[in-house]
Amino acid sequence: MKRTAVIGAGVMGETLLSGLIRAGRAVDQLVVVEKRAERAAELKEKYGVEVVADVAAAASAETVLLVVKPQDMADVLGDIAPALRRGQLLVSLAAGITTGFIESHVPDGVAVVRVMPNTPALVDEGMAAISPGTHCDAAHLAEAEELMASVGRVVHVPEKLQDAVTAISGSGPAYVFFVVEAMIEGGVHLGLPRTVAHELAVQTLFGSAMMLRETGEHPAVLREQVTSPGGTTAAALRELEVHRVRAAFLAALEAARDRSRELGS
Ligand SMILES: NC(=O)C1=CN([C@@H]2O[C@H](COP(=O)(O)OP(=O)(O)OC[C@H]3O[C@@H](n4cnc5c(N)ncnc54)[C@H](O)[C@@H]3O)[C@@H](O)[C@H]2O)C=CC1
Ligand SMILES: O=C(O)[C@@H]1CCC=N1
Repeated sequence: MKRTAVIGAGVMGETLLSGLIRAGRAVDQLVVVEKRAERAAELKEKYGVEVVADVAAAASAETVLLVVKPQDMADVLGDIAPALRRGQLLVSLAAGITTGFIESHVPDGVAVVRVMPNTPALVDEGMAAISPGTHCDAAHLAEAEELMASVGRVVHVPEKLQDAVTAISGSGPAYVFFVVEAMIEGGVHLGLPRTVAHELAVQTLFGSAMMLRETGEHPAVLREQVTSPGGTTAAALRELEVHRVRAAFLAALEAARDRSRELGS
């Protein structure tokens, strides 16, 4: 079986690592590179996986997942590049970083795939968008797809759309958690015990997400089904429009898209 390295075991790196192990990858076929010693020890203890501090130690793996912050990418590529060889696969999960940037830092012929994942991968409900670089063949792309499919769904997009993907599904879980947090606060404001408000909000989100996915209906149709003429929902939605929540989402996604572009430049 192919050996896979994960460079950077923070939030996203651990999410992916745990998913690969859940999906049946043998621990002895995985190697993790993590520079924080206490984090390295924690992961070794939790997963029984080999964790090293030296980036170059990952270079012998057939597939190398780059899960460091965009700001650390140039340093990591500088450390690993001398030990890489043609035909190896680098899969970058970093916001903003282009395949062209990575290709310019590694030997010619190293294959690169850019992926934008999200944290629901932790419960195998992730959403990942993948785009091939210049030296990437069908087998490389299939390998990257298989990796991400082990923790959720995968779509293929042209790389120029990855900053927009980052704005909707990469950062998206944070917007959803923010909305749920606001609903819980709203419930507490109306006098509900916090634990009850929490359960009501979370189950409402879960049920609504299931309806969206399982019915395949447009969200506007499902929203109309809840909105009785002259009723409570219409009164609430009017306030959301008055407070320009829709416009706020458009502005928020544009800001995330622009920040993704900045991180890559
Ligand atoms: N957190 C999220 O929801 C998502 C994150 N991403 C991307 O994933 C990447 C990682 O993000 P997070 O996990 O949130 O960040 P994080 O800060 O939690 O993890 C980064 C890890 O990389 C390690 N690291 C940094 N330089 C290193 C080096 N030279 N050698 C070994 N380890 C090194 C750090 O110690 C840290 O543990 C970023 O590029 C981000 O854009 C993409 C989609 C979603
Ligand atoms: O906030 C960030 O930059 C990363 C990328 C997408 C989600 N988290």
